[in-house]
Amino acid sequence: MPDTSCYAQVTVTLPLSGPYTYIVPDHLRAHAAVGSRVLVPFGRRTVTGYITEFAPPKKKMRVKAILDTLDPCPLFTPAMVPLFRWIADYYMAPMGDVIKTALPGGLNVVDRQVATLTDSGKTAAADPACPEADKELLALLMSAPVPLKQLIDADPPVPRAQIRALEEKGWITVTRELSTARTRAKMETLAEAAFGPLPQKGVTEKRQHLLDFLRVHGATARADLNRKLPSAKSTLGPMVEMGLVHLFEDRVERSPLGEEIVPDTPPPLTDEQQEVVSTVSAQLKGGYATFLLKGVTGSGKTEVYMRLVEEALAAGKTAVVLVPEIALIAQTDRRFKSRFGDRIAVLHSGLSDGERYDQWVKIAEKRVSVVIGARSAIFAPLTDIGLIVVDEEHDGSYKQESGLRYNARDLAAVRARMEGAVVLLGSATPSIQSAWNATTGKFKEVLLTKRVNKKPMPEIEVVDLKKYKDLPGIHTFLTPRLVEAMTQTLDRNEQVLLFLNRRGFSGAPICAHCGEPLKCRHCDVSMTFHKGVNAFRCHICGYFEPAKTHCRICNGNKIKLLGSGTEKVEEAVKDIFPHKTVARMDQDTTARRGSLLKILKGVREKQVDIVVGTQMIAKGHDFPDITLVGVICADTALNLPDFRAGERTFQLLAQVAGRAGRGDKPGRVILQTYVPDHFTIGCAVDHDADAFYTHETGFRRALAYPPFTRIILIRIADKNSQRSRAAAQKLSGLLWDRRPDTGVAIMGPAEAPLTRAMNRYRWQILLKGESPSVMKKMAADALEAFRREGGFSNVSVTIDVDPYALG
Ligand SMILES: Nc1ncnc2c1ncn2[C@@H]1O[C@H](COP(=O)(O)OP(=O)(O)OP(=O)(O)O)[C@@H](O)[C@H]1O
Ligand SMILES: [Zn+2]
Repeated sequence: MPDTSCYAQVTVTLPLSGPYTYIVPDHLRAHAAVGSRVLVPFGRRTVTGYITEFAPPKKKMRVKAILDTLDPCPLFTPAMVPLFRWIADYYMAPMGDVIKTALPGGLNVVDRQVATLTDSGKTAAADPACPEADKELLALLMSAPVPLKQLIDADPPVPRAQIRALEEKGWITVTRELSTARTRAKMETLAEAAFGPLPQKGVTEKRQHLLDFLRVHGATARADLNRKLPSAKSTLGPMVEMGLVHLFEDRVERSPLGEEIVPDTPPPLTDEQQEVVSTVSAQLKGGYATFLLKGVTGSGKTEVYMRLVEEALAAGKTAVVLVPEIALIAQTDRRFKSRFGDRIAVLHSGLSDGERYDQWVKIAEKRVSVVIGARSAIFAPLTDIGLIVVDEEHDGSYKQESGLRYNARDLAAVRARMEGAVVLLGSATPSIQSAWNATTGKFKEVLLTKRVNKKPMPEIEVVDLKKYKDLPGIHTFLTPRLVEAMTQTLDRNEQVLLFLNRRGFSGAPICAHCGEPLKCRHCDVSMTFHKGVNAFRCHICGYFEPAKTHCRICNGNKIKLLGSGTEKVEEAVKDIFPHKTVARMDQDTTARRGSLLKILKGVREKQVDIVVGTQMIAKGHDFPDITLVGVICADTALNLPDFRAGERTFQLLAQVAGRAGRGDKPGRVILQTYVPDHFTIGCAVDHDADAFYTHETGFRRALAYPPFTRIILIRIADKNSQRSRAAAQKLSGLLWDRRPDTGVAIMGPAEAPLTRAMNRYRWQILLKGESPSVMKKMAADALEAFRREGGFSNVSVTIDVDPYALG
């Protein structure tokens, strides 16, 4: 029988089908396993790939050998291969893309082409007869070789034909080299005290210090040693020579910033918590099931998660805890670390590539048994998963909105089913989808109906903003009612949270002369004025214009800053309460590493009196001294052209209201809105999630929207508006040809709500039906025909299965 282990099936991270067969050379046998990252020759190139299986080629063929393995251990488990296959099929994506999305960033080693100037090129550049265009290109290469991609992507681009022509003339050479961006384990030199008796001679006091230090702290990286014990710089060398200290190379871990952790003692559970823990933990031995934990804000869901994680660990299993926002990971991470110490790894976008890689390897090497992280942590390479918790399961950030558009909450159930684990979805405001799954019995429902502190839910007072719209300046958004409540709260030395889901200073700048909005040059949206950087910014593409700008329509130079964002609120609050400390928490103030932790710490330790923030602060946080929550404008998202606008608004309001009164003191909420009679606002004010659910499901059923149907959104985008429209119509026609007998509804093509983004004109087609597989087949067939059509080769078409946002 032939030895199959010498053939590996390798999926390369290029948008191709595959996998491809390679031979595992003898010297790599010990390192090659399913999940190993390897370097392979591919055509004329060298690329990264992953071993997904050991099997000989299907037919007789010449097979190349793997060049190298790249990591100390495999980066995913064999059990994850079927998960990747499921994702590739469900989201209609190449396997290579799936693996690339699943693994931490920065792992791809792909070679690239670089152009280098030759000696005759140098001579040519100095020749007056050399054509101007060629001279320019040669000048670019004068100081160093340049990647070809950089030349082709330049503005204006260098034509490929020109590059080829210069190569033929011998003025430049084009070669391949491995890209330098590669994340691997970090190696460092460590110092360690040697065993054996001390010689009497030559051991000065400083040298004795060094020995003592190393005996106490064990092996220490040289860089750390120099920092902690400055004299080591001079003593280390001689000590090594004397054989008293020896140096060796080893892997070191890059560990993320964190706070000092104080261990906690678990509190006795409330009766409700106990019941939930018992019900779910009984299932830990029974294999796959999904539970939906509906627990009002402040009911102690996190404590329930911790107990269940403990149960899973006690049963010899591992656990994953998904948290939506990176702002929340800091808090959850801290609470879990207090309980579980260093048995935890964290994964989120706030880590550097190196740190994330080290966390990943730590998980893969089974050195931790709990993983806390944002959506991509659903791909953590744990074995023996017993429990997957999805906190705030309704949250939109579980859906990845670029590249592979997966939903981590949905994948939690898929992975758990494959690996026999239990899923616990938790929320005070479950998604309509999950609540419906509980209604139909697909999920099991567990409840926490009361707050841990036994206090009632905070009282919500509605303020009608229409009544204040003619007040001067800041009082249109900081109404007298709100200011009064703030004063009372601050006088009692308690904290205030103000919520507005819009960052920047002004979100609606308009020309004071002609009244036209100031829009982005590349996108069909208003610019936002940011006072902090004194400039206008586009929140879609990042385009930036200095404060001194002109109206594009009438060239007027006076721009009125209408519409308020968190920066404007912050400024107004500082004006009214000059002696209070105000912190702002939004994407702009938390971009710098460590700044988020600092703000949260300030609020927790009461150095901050008033915190102004976007949705970042609206959910999940537990600050016992916040007793007043002010919602600056409740209806910012209510009228978006999206069938989930009501659902999202209700969830956000209920969540932010839930931040008030979590400690011993009762909380209150002032909710400002232009539509006080809107049903969604009314449900939020009454804390009535059930009423909202009943109303919303009625509406969804009537209009045949999810959860009663499934949706696939096809997005078409192109730089040319005519071509974009024509492509959308063509594709739509191809879909209609395939529609008969499928029962699938085709809506559109229509211009996307955001008609232009990053200079691309956007169209969309919506498929609605009962069966995703029928719709996907239709879409795939139509797309294939569309690609064969010709004329649209550069038009971008993306398919979003179960879209979250329809924009
Ligand atoms: N059994 C208990 N005894 C005492 N305190 C508890 C208990 N369970 C939880 N707590 C505390 O109650 C507070 C609220 O709990 P937690 O933050 O877990 O609520 P939550 O349900 O997650 O709320 P939200 O949905 O608003 O995020 C926390 O400070 C937590 O430490
Ligand atoms: Zn833009």
